[in-house]
Amino acid sequence: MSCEFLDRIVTVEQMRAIEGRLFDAGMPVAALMEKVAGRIATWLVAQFPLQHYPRIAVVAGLGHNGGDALVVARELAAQGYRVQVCSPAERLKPLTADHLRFVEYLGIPVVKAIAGLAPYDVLIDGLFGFGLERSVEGAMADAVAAINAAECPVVSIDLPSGLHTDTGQALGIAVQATHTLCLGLWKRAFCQEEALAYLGQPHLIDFDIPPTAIAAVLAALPTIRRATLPAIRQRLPLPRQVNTHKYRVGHLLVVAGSQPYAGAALLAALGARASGVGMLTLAVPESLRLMIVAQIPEALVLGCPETEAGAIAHLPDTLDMSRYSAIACGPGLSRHAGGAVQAVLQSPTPLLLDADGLNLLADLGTIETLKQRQAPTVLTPHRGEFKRLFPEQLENSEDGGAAAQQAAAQSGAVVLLKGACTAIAHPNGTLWYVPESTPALARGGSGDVLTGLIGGLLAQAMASDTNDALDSALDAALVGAWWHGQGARAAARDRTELGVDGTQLVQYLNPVLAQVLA
Ligand SMILES: NC(=O)C1=CN([C@@H]2O[C@H](COP(=O)(O)OP(=O)(O)OC[C@H]3O[C@@H](n4cnc5c(N)ncnc54)[C@H](O)[C@@H]3O)[C@@H](O)[C@H]2O)[C@@H](O)CC1
Ligand SMILES: [K+]
Repeated sequence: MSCEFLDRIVTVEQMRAIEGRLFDAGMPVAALMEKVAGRIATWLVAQFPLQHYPRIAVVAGLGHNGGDALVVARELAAQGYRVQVCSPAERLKPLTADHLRFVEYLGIPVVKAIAGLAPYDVLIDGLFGFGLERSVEGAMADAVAAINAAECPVVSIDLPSGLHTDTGQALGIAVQATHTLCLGLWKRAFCQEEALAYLGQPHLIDFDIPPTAIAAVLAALPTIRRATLPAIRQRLPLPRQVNTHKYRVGHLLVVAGSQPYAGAALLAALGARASGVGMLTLAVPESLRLMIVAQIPEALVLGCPETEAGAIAHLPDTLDMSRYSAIACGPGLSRHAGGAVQAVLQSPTPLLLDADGLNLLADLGTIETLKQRQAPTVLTPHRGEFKRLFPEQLENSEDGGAAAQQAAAQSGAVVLLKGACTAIAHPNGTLWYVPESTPALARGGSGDVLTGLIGGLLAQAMASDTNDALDSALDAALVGAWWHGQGARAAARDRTELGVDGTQLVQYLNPVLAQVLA
């Protein structure tokens, strides 16, 4: 398949519509099942070689997910694996029933309950796919519970059985897979936070869906995509023009810090430094100025008048904000720096607001006025900050992506909702997910690094770009979130999930990018 659609995310309704087009155009259902199951079997043989994993158990349900599983069982048996099948369901769909009959004809053992299986090295879960429509109960729930008690790798076909394809919620009970092989196109469940504990490592099994079929179903809808390396590569400020100079690769102003939260300003500055931005200026309370200069010698550091609590009372009168390519405002400001936030909101400069910048924005109650800004605004809340800014959006659903889309439409800003699967929405409805993250980031300071990193990318994009400014702002947020996640994963690999504090994270940002791009 042409790569352009491989990162699209679809609902069950859209997947059925796409599949329906293939069938209408003449692709036999049984032939498609053969093709898909052949790709699954190839993946399994590569991942679980015969000499190390000779015994395979396959659990097959009544629908076409079960049909896929039975074709996989047949193919693995043909390659020499010792395969056995568990078929706990009644009233199989005709194609699935035919495959079960043929598997029995081949002499592959078939049992009704998982307890009846002989020992196995890998378990394949083909109980339910995207056809699941109600809560899993009775014998099916028992089968799921037995799968979850298995002490070997569990590979789910299409989805962990029991997960709803769109919401990612477990309907009653769901398989906790070690690997999930998503078929054809990413389903929405793969980007829902609730589903992450069930999915294990997700992999896409491409089965050459014609791009025309996908385009016909998705063309009129807002684009929803998963961040993948090819998309990120196109959006990185690399390679630089050979004859560029520091004023052409962005000048970022970071407005951050207060006496109680001095480190937040430093971490944001370190994140900005890693972004490669050409020039970096920091506006901090006067009492933090020398500390920042000592740590970031290349930055220009402006000391601001302070409140009694050590917050920025107001920005220096001489500060001309229109000189900067972008402003990143918020980390460590405390709740006493409302004047600074008001000033950056009124500036004509592209702006990222985070942390206390968002809390102060919520205090000001001016979400709607963001639409009047001349330049793009990027908001980077975590769930708590998001709920303060957009109290209605997360009320009825836990779907972070949909909430971010609504918030972006309401505010006219790019909204990046941080989480285990960060969602980034453009006011026009375009939505990206960054699913590669790590719980190592659940730690104070991670967000400050992200603010600086995205701020630096935003400044570079604004200094160089001829694209639409709001599109470029979304790209900066996307690249920053992806890069931050990759850095944290690399740090966690070397140092465990407990060893990724903000300063460590910063150390990994540039090396990981070099590694991933190589
Ligand atoms: N996406 C595609 O284009 C393709 C899909 N295929 C497979 O087909 C699957 C979808 O097949 P189906 O539509 O047959 O659906 P499933 O195989 O997911 O099974 C759903 C069946 O179980 C019943 N059911 C739903 N919820 C139940 C519950 N809680 N308890 C008991 N029964 C329940 C439904 O009535 C339906 O018959 C995909 O997940 C995938 O594995 C592949 O074979 C071919 C290509
Ligand atoms: K499944």
